[in-house]
Amino acid sequence: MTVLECHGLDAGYSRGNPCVHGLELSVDAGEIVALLGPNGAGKTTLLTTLAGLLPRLGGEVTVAGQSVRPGDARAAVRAGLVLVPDDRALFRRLTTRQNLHLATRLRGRARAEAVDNVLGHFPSLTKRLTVSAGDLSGGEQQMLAIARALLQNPKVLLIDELSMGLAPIVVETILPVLRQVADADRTAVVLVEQHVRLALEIADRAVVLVHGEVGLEDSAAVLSTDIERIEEAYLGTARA
Ligand SMILES: Nc1ncnc2c1ncn2[C@@H]1O[C@H](COP(=O)(O)OP(=O)(O)OP(=O)(O)O)[C@@H](O)[C@H]1O
Repeated sequence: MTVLECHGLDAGYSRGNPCVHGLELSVDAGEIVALLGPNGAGKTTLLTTLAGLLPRLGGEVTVAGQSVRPGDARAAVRAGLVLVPDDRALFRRLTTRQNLHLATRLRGRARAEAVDNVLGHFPSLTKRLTVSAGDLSGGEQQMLAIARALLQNPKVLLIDELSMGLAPIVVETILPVLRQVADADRTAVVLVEQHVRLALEIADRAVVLVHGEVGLEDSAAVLSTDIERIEEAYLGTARA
């Protein structure tokens, strides 16, 4: 079942010169799409626009068939589009627990259950609940950022540069959790990730954005046996 649909989406910083243009993208419930592409291709711009943090320059976005109001971050979250930004945007002086509590409107037992539920995906964070977010390791901070996003009940989790500042071994422990979340909760995931091979291991499909347009799109299983096709797409010499 399609959960996210972008139709003719234009995004960017000036109306006359959108850096993402006419994007057609649909993502199924439980599907992980690796959004790849060279620097400046428009990946961050696309995710930020989907999250309503940038005004949309054109086109339509629907989640579960409902049109999402452009340029309205609250409306995006209500619709189920939740962004984990590349800087993770944690409250660094607040503890892990406080960061999690701030992500939900629930209170009391319902909140405790929801927090326990997401911590089930990140057991190592349960020992770090009283530590300030700023004192967590980079990997723990990324786990907290994802856990916080999950508390907002995403239908579509948008993750920008998951591996930013992290050692590949840490990325290798976090990526399988996304697969778990997608499989268990049928959450769709759009993942921007520099480690192409690692991303393809857990993704269902890869979409390569080049100069704001889809330069290549195929199943992750197929592309992982032919990484050169991705490299060619980056260079703008893609084979069909
Ligand atoms: N705040 C901004 N104002 C104007 N132009 C911007 C702004 N942020 C990014 N751009 C431009 O928009 C285009 C797309 O950038 P974007 O950051 O979305 O690419 P990206 O694919 O995420 O690349 P990267 O991996 O380098 O972050 C680039 O040409 C970039 O220079």
